[in-house]
Amino acid sequence: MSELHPPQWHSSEHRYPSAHDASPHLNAHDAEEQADEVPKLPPFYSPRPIPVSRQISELDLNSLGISEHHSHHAASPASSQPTVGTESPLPGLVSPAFTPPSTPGISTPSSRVAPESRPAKSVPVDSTIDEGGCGSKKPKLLQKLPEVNCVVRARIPTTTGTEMFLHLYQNNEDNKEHLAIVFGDQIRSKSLDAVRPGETEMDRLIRGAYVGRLYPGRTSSNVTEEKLSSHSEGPEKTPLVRIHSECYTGETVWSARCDCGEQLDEAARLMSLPPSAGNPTTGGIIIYLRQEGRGIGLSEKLKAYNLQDLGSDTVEANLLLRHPADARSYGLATSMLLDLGVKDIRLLTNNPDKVRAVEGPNREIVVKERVAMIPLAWRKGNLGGGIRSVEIGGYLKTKIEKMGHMLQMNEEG
Ligand SMILES: Nc1nc2c(ncn2[C@@H]2O[C@H](COP(=O)(O)OP(=O)(O)OP(=O)(O)O)[C@@H](O)[C@H]2O)c(=O)[nH]1
Repeated sequence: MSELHPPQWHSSEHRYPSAHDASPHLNAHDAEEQADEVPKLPPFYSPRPIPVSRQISELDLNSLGISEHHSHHAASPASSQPTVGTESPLPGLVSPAFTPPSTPGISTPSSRVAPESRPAKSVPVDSTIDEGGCGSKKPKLLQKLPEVNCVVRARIPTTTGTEMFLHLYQNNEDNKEHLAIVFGDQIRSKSLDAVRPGETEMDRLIRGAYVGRLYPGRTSSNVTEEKLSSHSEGPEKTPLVRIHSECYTGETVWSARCDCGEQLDEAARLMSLPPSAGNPTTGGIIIYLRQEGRGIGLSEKLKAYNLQDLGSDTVEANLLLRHPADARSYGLATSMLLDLGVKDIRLLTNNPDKVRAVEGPNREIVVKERVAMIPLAWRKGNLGGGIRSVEIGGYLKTKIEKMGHMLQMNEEG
């Protein structure tokens, strides 16, 4: 077997230059300039703050149709970075060895969102009529819902102090591990709780099929027939649900091309709120589907990004790559919600296709209300920060104009 040699990245050819490397013949000013130059990085090196070739200017925002009112927090022409939030520049991207507190994907709700109980806008929905609040497009649905099986569940204490239960599902349609992120302890999976032939109590505890909490020395999963039947009725109230499609770029590598990371955080924040007058239910479910890049996968999505930099919008880029504008389906989400004992839901989305699609071929699920997802940067007083960049402006504009998303460019939350 051939031995693998680590790349010689400490050699002078690859080493990341620092200000200390400045030639002794350079004066301090030259040395500083040299340090500011964009270094030639070895391919595996963690990204450093990158100069953005396109600056956000009033002109750019106007051309995207974003009003001056919305653009007053945008980066000044002098700034070379898109901004996160109102005043602060995008935090420098640093080595994964140091995970910044605001890393998308690991942060849940309030690390990127102000902790105040911002109410969610919600409107009644009736998909059986054209004027029911979810457009008139009827997505093609498969007549038979996929089979799903929750194979394991675990309690996750989050960085905000909220707890959630992560449910991992298998299914008979693809080999991906789709997830249900469940806030609150009222919602249980029927397939997880079902007793498996030959399993021991310890097996049940290990796969998360227990009631209450685990503690050192616990030996019983304590799921009686009686408890199972009461669980199968599901939660009493209409839970808040988000159906979220995977976005590695927006949730993990700090992309300001889309607001996916922000939406995931905001959904978790809303599901962590205590009950109040404006918030009738506590808890909720995020169905996290592995449909990266609207179903085209990460490699094709990255090609689409390059086409976008060449001038296409997000829909055109997909079509140029011979993919549909949106290649996703939601049958798995319907099956997972049914497994979690849910029938009526309040759905967090602006996407009309999602409303009808998640209801299933025979309205197995009913969306009673739609809760709008208004970008944080568009919210009144901009309390929660939010992402701003030319790219995200274009991304949202295309969703509204070409994909029928129920959001207005000047809408305020
Ligand atoms: N092909 C492609 N996919 C993208 C691009 N930007 C983001 N995405 C994907 O778009 C999807 C976003 O999905 P969701 O967060 O479920 O949101 P949505 O369907 O747009 O609608 P909402 O529920 O209103 O947020 C994710 O799968 C992302 O990976 C892009 O430029 N091109």
